[in-house]
Amino acid sequence: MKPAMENRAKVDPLSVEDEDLVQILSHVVQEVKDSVGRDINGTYVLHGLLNTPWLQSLLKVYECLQQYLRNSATPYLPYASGLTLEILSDLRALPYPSYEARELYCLLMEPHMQALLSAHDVVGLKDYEPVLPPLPEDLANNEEAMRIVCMVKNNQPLGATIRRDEMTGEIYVARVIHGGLADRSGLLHAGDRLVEVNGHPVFGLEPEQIIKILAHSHGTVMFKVVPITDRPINNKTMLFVRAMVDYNPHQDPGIPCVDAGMAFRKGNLLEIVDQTDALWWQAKKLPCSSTCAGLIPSACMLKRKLKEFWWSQPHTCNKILSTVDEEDDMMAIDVSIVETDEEAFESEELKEDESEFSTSVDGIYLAGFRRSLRVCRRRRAQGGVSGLIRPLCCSSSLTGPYEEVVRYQRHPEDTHRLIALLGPSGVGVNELRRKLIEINPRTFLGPTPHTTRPRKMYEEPRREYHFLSRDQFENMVHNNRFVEYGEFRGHLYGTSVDTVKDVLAAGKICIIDIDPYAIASVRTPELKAYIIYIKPPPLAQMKRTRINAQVTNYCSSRPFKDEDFYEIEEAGCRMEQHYGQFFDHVIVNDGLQSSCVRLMAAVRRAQEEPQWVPASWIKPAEET
Ligand SMILES: Nc1ncnc2c1ncn2[C@@H]1O[C@H](COP(=O)(O)OP(=O)(O)OP(=O)(O)O)[C@@H](O)[C@H]1O
Repeated sequence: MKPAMENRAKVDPLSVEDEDLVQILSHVVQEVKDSVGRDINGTYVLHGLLNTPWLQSLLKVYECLQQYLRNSATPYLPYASGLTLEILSDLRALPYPSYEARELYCLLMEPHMQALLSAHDVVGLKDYEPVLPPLPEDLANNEEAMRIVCMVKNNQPLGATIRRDEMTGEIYVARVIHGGLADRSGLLHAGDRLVEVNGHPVFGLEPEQIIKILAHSHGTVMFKVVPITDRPINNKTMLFVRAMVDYNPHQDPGIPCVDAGMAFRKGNLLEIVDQTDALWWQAKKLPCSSTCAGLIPSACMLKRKLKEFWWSQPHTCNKILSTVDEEDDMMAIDVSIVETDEEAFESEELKEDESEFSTSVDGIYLAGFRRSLRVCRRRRAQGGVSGLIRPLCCSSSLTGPYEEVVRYQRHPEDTHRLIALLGPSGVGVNELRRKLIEINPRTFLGPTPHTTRPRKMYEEPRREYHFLSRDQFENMVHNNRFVEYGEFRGHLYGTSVDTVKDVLAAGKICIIDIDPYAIASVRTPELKAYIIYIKPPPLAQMKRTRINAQVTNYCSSRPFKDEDFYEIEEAGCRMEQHYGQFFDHVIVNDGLQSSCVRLMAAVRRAQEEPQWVPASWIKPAEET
């Protein structure tokens, strides 16, 4: 340690500020390191301490501040305005002023120039603090520290709410809205006791009376407050959530201040900026256009409201909050049509034309477009299936009223995100999926489905279907190995998680179409599905664009009828209403070509650009 002591002795303590502290520290670290080698007690600890990044950063900050103090700008003249006045009077005294003298005179007489020089003097003399009168000497010991807050009212609200303590009659600032006028002033805080507003004592007044005083005051508003001593700290920052329900403060009698409330729709992304109140959070809607936050119920409060609402209603949720628990008639189709077509389908199925289904592009077979799989889906939606069918799951049971989300950017070496298309039957989900795969079969692929139906002569195992026994299929069902499955006419059909993973593992973008009930199976950390909703265009446009299109009705094709369009529109509305919160992207399927182009662009963005995903997909396993 001796050399270090010597080094330290050489440093003049008065000039430490001017020395390069980091340099000194590195000398000390070197000395301590040498001492560690010589095993001197305590040097390990000291060595560790001196090497800590925070100490190094602190010293760097210190040095920067010193440098700033040394190099900070100083005024060239302390009294530029005074000098200007002298010059002006000299110029005025000139009997025959030259052109330059006249120009200088005009320049210095300019109000802007005078204001600039005066500002220069104020800054130069650091003369911007108000001169406070001396404190009276006879202050009582128990005198409360008051703060006088002046705010200039513009068109914005003040951004603070007040409450009355019913026991004492005192008025308190209940809440300061994040980003509002009061918050930006930094002078008013929740818990501050209000003593006067514009000179009116407020003790014992009703909050409404105080609001009236505020409403009638123009320009500057002056508050006299006793500041809160222990301010609660909002330590939970950077929380982003996706709303899973709709909320309207104007229809919520429980909100403390309707005007401060913020309405949101399911699927909206919210940044929670303040969670100090366990019941009412403050949030901003993303993308954010306003600086001011709004009041929303906290997660536990909203859960409670949902429960209360659920019990108070005969299972309709469209007033204050709409939930998604009612979905039993989703995608229902006309039972009579199904029953009449069923027999026909039985015989037609046997006549399935190989060419219709054995589509292949570039030698790659396009699996998963078989009619029986899709028909089985319609049957399931209609509720006419039996046996193993997984019950439709309620989307609100998948998550709470808010789902925490984070920004996720897929690493180029990671497998692609699964692309799941969703839309009302007949809107063109299959057509778009087929087109995408046909255009670029080396990039996009669908998984080969599984079935328990017997293989037909022209079919090859693992090409049209993976053929399984019923036992094998049921075993997979019980092990949750299916993204979705269903039963039709005694045969089971399904898409397994493993076939999807196989496509992804082969480096391709797996593109599937799903029913709403399969949303939970694909929104998983391993598949990270990006859900694209294929939305029907407005009726007139739908009719116009489908003039030459055929609707596939189980065993036959026919032109679209008006009823088909109404059905698609209605089913689409219900799907959006119930599942809109899960849509990552929406494509209106108007023109086929343009929809396809937009779909391709959306898929590219999903793979290459940062997206909001559930935080549970990204957090380490132990945290989820
Ligand atoms: N944008 C479009 N313009 C014109 N015709 C379209 C468009 N999109 C789809 N179609 C046609 O509409 C019909 C139904 O499309 P598709 O079979 O893809 O519907 P779907 O949503 O997959 O429904 P399902 O699952 O019941 O078959 C097809 O004949 C298809 O060619």
